[in-house]
Amino acid sequence: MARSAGVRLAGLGKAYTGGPLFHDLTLDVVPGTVVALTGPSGVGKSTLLRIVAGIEPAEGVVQVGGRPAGRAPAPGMVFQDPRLLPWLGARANLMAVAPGLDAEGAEALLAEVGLAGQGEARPGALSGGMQRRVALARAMAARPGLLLLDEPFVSLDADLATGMRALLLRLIARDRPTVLLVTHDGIDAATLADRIVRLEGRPARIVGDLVPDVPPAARGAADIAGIARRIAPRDDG
Ligand SMILES: Nc1ncnc2c1ncn2[C@@H]1O[C@H](COP(=O)(O)OP(=O)(O)OP(=O)(O)O)[C@@H](O)[C@H]1O
Repeated sequence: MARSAGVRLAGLGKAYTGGPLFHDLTLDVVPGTVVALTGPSGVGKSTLLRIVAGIEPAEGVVQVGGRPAGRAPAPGMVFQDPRLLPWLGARANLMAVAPGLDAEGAEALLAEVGLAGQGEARPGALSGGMQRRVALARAMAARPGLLLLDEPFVSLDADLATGMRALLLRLIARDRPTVLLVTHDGIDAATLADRIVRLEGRPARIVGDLVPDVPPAARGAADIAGIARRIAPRDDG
């Protein structure tokens, strides 16, 4: 298992046509903590994850585990779209990113995301929700020091999303990766995150930064509902 990798962004700058998305943004993520990134559509949350992954160039300091992003060990990633290799079965998709993982280990991980016995199934034969679960299992397969999750539960029904949050909490407790979680869902953030950061504006600024008193593993339903209320943007009613 990789050591938890902290994330350091300092003086971050990024511009597309239409003006700067980020200008002189600073964010430090303590190793082994889960930080939820929230904010309106288009504020730059997904772009920020790609920058941290080292697959999107940006100005300023972008470090993962003290090394420039892109030269750090590959993070585990779940994008909004599952991006599985269509010619490989679910099990082989996991093994392709985790050289140390054998077939038995891959099947065990698939079983953890509720896909026991689906190891041979290719992505095209799986529903969208099942593909997202394979993508989550794949992100955990190499037991990375950093997990980047972009709306990982967005297409799942409510029961499945609840199950997946519980699973993710267990996996995080076991491996202690640093996690950056982009989500529109207050319940995702309130269930999983040690810290909830809200971005707004263009260029994006940090307008909210909450560290709830109760850690995720100890939160009950009332704590989660209370945190979700506190982080709900006022204009959402
Ligand atoms: N490759 C690109 N080229 C040009 N503009 C881009 C590119 N990628 C993103 N953008 C723009 O950057 C802005 C931020 O996009 P991004 O997807 O990071 O936002 P987001 O906060 O993740 O939104 P959502 O919550 O809707 O996914 C948007 O205005 C988007 O159109």
